[in-house]
Amino acid sequence: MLEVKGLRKVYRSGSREVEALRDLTFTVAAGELVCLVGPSGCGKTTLLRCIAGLLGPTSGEVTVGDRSGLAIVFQEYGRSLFPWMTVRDNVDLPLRQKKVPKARRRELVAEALTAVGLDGTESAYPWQLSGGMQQRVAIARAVAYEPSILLMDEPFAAVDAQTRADLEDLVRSLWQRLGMTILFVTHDIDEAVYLGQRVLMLSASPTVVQDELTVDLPAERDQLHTRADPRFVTLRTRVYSQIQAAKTGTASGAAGELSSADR
Ligand SMILES: Nc1ncnc2c1ncn2[C@@H]1O[C@H](COP(=O)(O)OP(=O)(O)OP(=O)(O)O)[C@@H](O)[C@H]1O
Repeated sequence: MLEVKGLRKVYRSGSREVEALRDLTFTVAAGELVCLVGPSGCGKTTLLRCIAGLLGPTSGEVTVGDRSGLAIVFQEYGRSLFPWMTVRDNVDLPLRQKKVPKARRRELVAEALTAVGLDGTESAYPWQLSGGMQQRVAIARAVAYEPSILLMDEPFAAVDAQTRADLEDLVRSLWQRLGMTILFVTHDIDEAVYLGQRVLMLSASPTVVQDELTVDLPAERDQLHTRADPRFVTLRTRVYSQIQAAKTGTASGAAGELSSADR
């Protein structure tokens, strides 16, 4: 389980302070796939970094159990893969760091590359692959690690629409097969509703959880039928109007910059 309680994060540089997260509280149950949407700049990346332990919260708590069971897929696959390492070595690296025995590593790497449809690319270098394939390598690397929690930070923002649809289906099928907990951050409302069992909506900065929605669509989803389902349309409309309301809130309030009275 993943639990975030009263999380607040203020960035300080010199005399400037930015309150990226004001007060976030939510839980993600073990094995759940939850999507988090919010307007640009509302602190989604900050939240994931706090959950991953890459950033310390200003106040509040994040409980993830054992952080060594956590893997992240970032948006920028170009920067998250090492260009001087082959696909195999990129996927293998976290397993080496985890000190998994060599024979088991070989199995895990092969299984993960098969799972993401990249058989035969083991000896290629990331820069020899398309953007979508590189993102598959990043997903394989996370999956091979056998995480109990997978954090995904707008992982498909930089790929074309068709590849994105394929990768969304890949995430759902891996999740159904492997049963890990997934927190998937996106600014794409349709993607959040298509993928999630639940969607958490963040307000504009200073950020709180504004609303949440249970996605009561059938577990078996496909790009054509699910997106045309009237229930899908109703759900995405609800998320859309919440996000719009959140944006309107920004227009009348501070965009996270702290006034001296807030500090
Ligand atoms: N290292 C930093 N120092 C100061 N301010 C920061 C830092 N990182 C992020 N911020 C600010 O915190 C706020 C939230 O940023 P963050 O990147 O977490 O948002 P986001 O929702 O992921 O954005 P986007 O959707 O555009 O990717 C922004 O106002 C940003 O400028």
